Amino acid sequence: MQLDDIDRVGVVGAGTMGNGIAQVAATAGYDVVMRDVEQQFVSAGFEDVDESLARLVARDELTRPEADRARDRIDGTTDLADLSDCDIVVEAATEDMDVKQSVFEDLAETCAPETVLATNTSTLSITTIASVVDRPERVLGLHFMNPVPVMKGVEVVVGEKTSEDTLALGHAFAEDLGKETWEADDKPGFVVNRILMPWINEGIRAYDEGVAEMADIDRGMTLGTNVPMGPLELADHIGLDVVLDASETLHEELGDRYKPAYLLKRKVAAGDLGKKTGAGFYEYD
Ligand SMILES: NC(=O)c1ccc[n+]([C@@H]2O[C@H](COP(=O)([O-])OP(=O)(O)OC[C@H]3O[C@@H](n4cnc5c(N)ncnc54)[C@H](O)[C@@H]3O)[C@@H](O)[C@H]2O)c1
Repeated sequence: MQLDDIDRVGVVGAGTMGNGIAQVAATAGYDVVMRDVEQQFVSAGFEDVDESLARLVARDELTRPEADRARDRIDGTTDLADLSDCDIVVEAATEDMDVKQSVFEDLAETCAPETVLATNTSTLSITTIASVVDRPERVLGLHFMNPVPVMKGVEVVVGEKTSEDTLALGHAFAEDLGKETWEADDKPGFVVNRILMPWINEGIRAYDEGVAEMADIDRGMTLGTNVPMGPLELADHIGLDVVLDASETLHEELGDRYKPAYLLKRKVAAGDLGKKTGAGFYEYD
């Protein structure tokens, strides 16, 4: 399959990442079907898309008619069968191997044999996800960054059986969405999260051990290393449950240097998941 053969894009999961991927694909001119397990999640995904498109219009990065056309290109559904005629599907469901494998089994049954199946996983093995389908050569990682409409990078992850054609298509598709790509082997956390997760966990530990106030840890890292967000603010932005899932996978695969911070686990247990729940390390309106 070539880039020109892609007309219809499926997105599985309408959460933080899924609705962002649906938005950028629709803005690039693709017809998009965005699927979640319940209508309330699909509706919440559309609300995020509407807000994000409105911000782009306010910043003169899109015209109102362009934003409206993009919005009209996205269909929402709870029925996986509606993804049957998609040429590429990007899975952005919960970071859990059982969930991902079950989604991929369903996709392999539902979609045509030539459909490319991508996962947006942060840390899980592409090869293990692909092991449940009849076309592992057509499976790859397309790891978008958060927030998808703003962040330029997409990490293209190569599974054990990913074919050269699938990889080339993955790069071309991401570039067509206005992104820049790099390639990583299928090893835990790939490039970005292998390095980012211990950085975030160390920030949380430093706070918990009284090295500095929360805001000073974030200020220290933004002013001291020129990153746009410090570790605690970034953790809230990503979602503390997502950070914990990713950290646990890395810990299991790579050993003790990836152990999640105790305070991270306590916050997740309390339901304080960051921006999306109104409180994490900081509080949000
Ligand atoms: N949040 C980030 O900063 C970030 C960045 C890069 C990659 N990721 C990865 O993207 C994926 C999604 O993360 P997120 O932050 O969007 O999570 P999220 O919790 O915001 O959204 C996940 C969505 O998937 C839905 N879902 C669960 N099972 C499903 C199924 N079987 N079919 C369809 N939808 C299903 C949930 O209802 C939820 O709406 C994860 O693999 C995560 O690791 C996240």
